[in-house]
Amino acid sequence: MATEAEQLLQIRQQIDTIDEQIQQLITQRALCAKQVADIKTQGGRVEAVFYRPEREAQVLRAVKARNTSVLSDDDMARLFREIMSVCLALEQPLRVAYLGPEGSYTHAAVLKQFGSFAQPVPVSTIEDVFKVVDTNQVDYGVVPLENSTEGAVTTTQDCLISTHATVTGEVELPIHHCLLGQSKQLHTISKVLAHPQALGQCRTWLRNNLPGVKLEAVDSNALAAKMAQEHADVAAIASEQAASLYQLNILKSHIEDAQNNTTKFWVIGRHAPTPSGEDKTALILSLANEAGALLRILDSFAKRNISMTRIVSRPASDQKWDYMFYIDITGHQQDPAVAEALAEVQTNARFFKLLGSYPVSPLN
Ligand SMILES: O=C(O)C(=O)C[C@]1(C(=O)O)C=C[C@@H](O)C=C1
Repeated sequence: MATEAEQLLQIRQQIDTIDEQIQQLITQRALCAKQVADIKTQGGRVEAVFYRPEREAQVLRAVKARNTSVLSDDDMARLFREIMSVCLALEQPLRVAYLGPEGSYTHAAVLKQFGSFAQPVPVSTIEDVFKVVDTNQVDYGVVPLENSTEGAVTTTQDCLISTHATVTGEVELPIHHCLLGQSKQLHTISKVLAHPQALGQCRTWLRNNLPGVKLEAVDSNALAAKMAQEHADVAAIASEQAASLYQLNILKSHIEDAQNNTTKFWVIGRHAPTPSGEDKTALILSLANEAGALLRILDSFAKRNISMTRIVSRPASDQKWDYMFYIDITGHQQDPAVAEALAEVQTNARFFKLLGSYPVSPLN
């Protein structure tokens, strides 16, 4: 019987051989990515599009479909997410704006979607994310769209109406909030800071555990954490990562009222993805205030067997009691049935804006 040391030596030799093979294969893959970049810039093309979300979705879906290993489909996909991230960085390091500061949930969404080789660019507000994308200061932007507890993020909804950017992807992130502060005791807290969405997501916990404590809305949860560094009696609602980043204590974790609390983010950019095989299309419209107007829109999709995955209404800014409808459907705008339905919807709508078609996210 081999000793423990002998057994370990043998298996570690196997690991060394496998690592060498993996390394060679990653090198070969990176060289292919470089060739892809050369092809994309052939003839001195200035506006080459390096990041291809539809191709990335296809690669990750294929990884998950053929996975039979001891690793879960999602973990395997995450490893390949990183490999593609470093390959893309060889072609072009992507600058991705997000609602900062560092350590915000939107920052986590950027890393999930683009991997750790992208260059995250923090900006102060959701409006600024749209602005820097619209003015070509970054390649992409990530904005929170909707939370499973609190509903649509209204600033994002409003910015979508006027932006020139197109929606290029979606990211879902489970959100677990912590109460952070310099203190370790709840009774020393006189004020809690957070983004309004987070205050809403923790409403019951705050009422039960910090009754009478002042609640104050700020631009982001990570900013709240940053501000809590300055006052001993101030606490912030933010992520576990923000606690270590801003050197704060976790007074209480999992303070969200719904345990499956999830936020959906959208990626916005200037280059529309082509069909990936499993896509969604997003649009905004408003309707004349007349009988059957919404029914006609729904029918354009239903009769072509197109599912609506989301419909949200928001008051229009220019006209009292008029509404904008934010609709997501399955399929890509280049699919003939979707193109036909969209053309019909457009003729029945008072205002119509196509926000874009994007791949359904393969990352859970
Ligand atoms: O296939 C491409 O167009 C590539 O650029 C290669 C690659 C990859 O590493 O697989 C890298 C970046 C793109 O976003 C998609 C895929």
